[in-house]
Amino acid sequence: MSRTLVLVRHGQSEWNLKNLFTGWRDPDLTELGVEEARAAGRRLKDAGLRFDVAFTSVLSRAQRTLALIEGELGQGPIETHRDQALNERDYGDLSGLNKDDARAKWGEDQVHVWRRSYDVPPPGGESLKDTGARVWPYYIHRIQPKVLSGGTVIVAAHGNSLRALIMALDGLTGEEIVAQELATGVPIVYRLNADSSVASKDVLAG
Ligand SMILES: O=C(O)[C@@H](CO)OP(=O)(O)O
Repeated sequence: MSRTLVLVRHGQSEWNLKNLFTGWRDPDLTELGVEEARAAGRRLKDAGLRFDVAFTSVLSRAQRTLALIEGELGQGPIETHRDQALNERDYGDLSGLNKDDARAKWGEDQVHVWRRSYDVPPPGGESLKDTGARVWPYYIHRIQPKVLSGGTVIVAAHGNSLRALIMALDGLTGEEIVAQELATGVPIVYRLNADSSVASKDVLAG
């Protein structure tokens, strides 16, 4: 019984590089992002993982990251489900704005609250709690059953949609999740117990 769940944030995107709020906007990966995704694939292959099923968002940066990982694994095409439930948190009116410009306009503290608090949404967008309210049911109904039936599953998604998932998997509070940052292209390998609790968690850093 594998019961393995791998979470990976997409490689660096053009808008990560430009320091822009991205949310549901759809920039491509940078060259570095492509390399990060390939390196993630190599680490997963070196860890001996072969995947039964993959889940990703409807955004290009996550889908391309998954495709690049698939290329490195060399196991052939993985059955893939794409759903907007796994999209990045919707940044609303902040989408497309430069993060430093936003700090200059609204102040460091306010921007930090919008970026990392649990339940304060940015103007016109989603809080992490709102994001979790779509990510978690999708995990419970679509992803978790594949893991618990003994599968090896990969989820290629986004900083905040994965933070919402990690919050639930690791049993973190709204205060504890504030400090959690996810690096681009670094796979996190969870092994689950039969009762769906977490047996182990390993970060495959370079
Ligand atoms: O802009 C975004 O969509 C996210 C991820 O890049 O940014 P942040 O880390 O500020 O939540």
